Amino acid sequence: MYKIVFMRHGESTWNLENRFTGWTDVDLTDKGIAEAKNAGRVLREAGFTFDLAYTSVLKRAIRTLWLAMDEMDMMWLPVRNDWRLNERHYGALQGLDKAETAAKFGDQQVLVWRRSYDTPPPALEADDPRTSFADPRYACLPPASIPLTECLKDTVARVLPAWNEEIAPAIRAGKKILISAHGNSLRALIKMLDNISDEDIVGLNIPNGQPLVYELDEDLKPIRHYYLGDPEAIAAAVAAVANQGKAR
Ligand SMILES: O=C(O)[C@@H](CO)OP(=O)(O)O
Repeated sequence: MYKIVFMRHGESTWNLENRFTGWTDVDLTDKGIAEAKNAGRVLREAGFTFDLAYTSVLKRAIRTLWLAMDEMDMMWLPVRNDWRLNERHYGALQGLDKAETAAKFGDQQVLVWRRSYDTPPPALEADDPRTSFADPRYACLPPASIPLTECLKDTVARVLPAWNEEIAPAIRAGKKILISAHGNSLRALIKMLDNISDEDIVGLNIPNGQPLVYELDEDLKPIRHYYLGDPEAIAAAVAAVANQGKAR
């Protein structure tokens, strides 16, 4: 049996401001820093150790990983930064207030943009200053691979090769892995692992800073999964994420 731990970053400044974030590189709030440290403490207290960590190229996930590693006294852990674990690109919604967008377009439309499998948010124009074409962290990519928007299906299409080419072989080689990523890149991974239908994935929300353990069989099929930490606090955090896209 293998174990892998997934962790969404702690609260970011745009989580706090309730803005669509996507590939915007915002940092953690003080609460997010505390959540990341707490995730490390919970992992340490539950006796988890790791050989390797993966994260995105966005600082909210990177810093969450650093803080958790520090709390576990595992700053030495090798870390692979992979853009394919980035948050789903939120297109022209990036920077907009989620509740204001829901008031303008309706809760249902915002739910479709936030959670549907194959309907992307409106795309950025190619000359929009919010595009990532000039960002040096993506200089290794052909421009066609740099999204202007993404639905979850598009995120699955980039997360899956990262899993198949990098993460799954490392698990099979016996590495104990911690992944610090984002709400929607983790939804993409979990959809694939648990074979969740396109309809049911709409209802899956991932809370900030809560370690999620997956136990996998020899074929890397999930046996069971569970959050570490207080179940009531986790349920409240999941509900809070779901409610972020509703008009006030
Ligand atoms: O804004 C975002 O990029 C994501 C994660 O914070 O939000 P949502 O939960 O609305 O998909």
